[in-house]
Amino acid sequence: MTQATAIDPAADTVHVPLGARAYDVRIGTGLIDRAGAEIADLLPRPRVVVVTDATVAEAQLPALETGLAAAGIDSEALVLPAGEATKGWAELTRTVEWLLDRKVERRDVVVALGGGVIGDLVGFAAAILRRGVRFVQVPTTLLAQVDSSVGGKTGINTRHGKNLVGAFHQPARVLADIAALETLPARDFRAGYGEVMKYGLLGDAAFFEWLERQGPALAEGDTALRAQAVRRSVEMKAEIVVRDETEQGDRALLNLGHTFCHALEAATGYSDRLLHGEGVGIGCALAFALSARLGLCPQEDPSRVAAHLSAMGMRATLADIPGDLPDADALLDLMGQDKKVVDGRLRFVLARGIGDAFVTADVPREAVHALLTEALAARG
Ligand SMILES: O=C(O)C(=O)C[C@@H](O)[C@H](O)[C@H](O)COP(=O)(O)O
Repeated sequence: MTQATAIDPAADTVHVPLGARAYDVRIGTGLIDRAGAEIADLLPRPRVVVVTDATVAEAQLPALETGLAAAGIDSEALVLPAGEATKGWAELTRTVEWLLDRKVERRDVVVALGGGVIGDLVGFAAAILRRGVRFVQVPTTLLAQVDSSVGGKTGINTRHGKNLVGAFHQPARVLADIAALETLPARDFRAGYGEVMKYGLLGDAAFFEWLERQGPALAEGDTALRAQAVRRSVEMKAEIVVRDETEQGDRALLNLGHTFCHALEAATGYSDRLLHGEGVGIGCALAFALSARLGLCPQEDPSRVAAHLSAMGMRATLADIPGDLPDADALLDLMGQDKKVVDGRLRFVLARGIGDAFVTADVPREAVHALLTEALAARG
């Protein structure tokens, strides 16, 4: 694997070669403004429906509508409430019924304009509508650009946990407009960075070193660096998804940090107390701490992960999560809903070192319990 390289800021393409489900991820600035030209070849008739949330509608919907109209494409939009609570049964039903009211046909294209919540929800609605309509992801957050918009994992949360109902449904195209990140609040940008860092940690040590050098400038707003980081992340995700589209093996590597993260998100009620990407950052730190305790990776690696999180101004430990948290047993219980569980046994993504992650079921419960107990005690 190679570290991030400079790309054409106007637009670059990562192709995801999945046979009949192959698609392009376009990465660059101004893609929303020229969205009509970017997707016209996918449309059987000059009409799309757009689903977005209230926050993104304010910042990006007028530009998208203008960009579509410039290519002669009519559009109509459904605006959902912003926030993780939208990713549930109620808004899924509302979205599907709205799409049916608009008589969206099988060959039509539904556009998901927003972050991970909108992309996952709308992708799932598209997967089940008339047993599958096409959709285009227009991710407007860093998290969605580097992770959730690519690879076809769609779904919703239930009271039992995160992403527990869903389908693999690949988008027909992804337009990752780097300019959209300019309107992203700093906290959301940093949360998305948790997923960027994850790629270096799981499979590309040189990329992680590049992030250690360039991360702060990237967070400050350097567009070229942002585009490079998005491109390398998407490239890595595409490589893994192509090897294992439905997560029978290697794809679980993309879940680095997520076993801890999903339990922490459930424990904090999917609220503003902990954003998904913040949980991924903390989860990666815990996964490296666990790897070091089990003698799998060098002792200095967890410190390097923690140092990078704090250099980026990100949450790094359980002590950084406000409010009460349940005890170690309850957190382990929440991990029991993880999709990587086989025969009731938890599987973790651990590491032999930075850039070298692997999946294992060989993790003593006591080791995880001790790690969590200590991390909880450090909250004071
Ligand atoms: O695409 C994947 O595969 C991932 O695991 C990427 C994750 O970063 C992402 O958060 C995903 O939605 C989590 O999937 P889940 O299967 O653990 O719900």
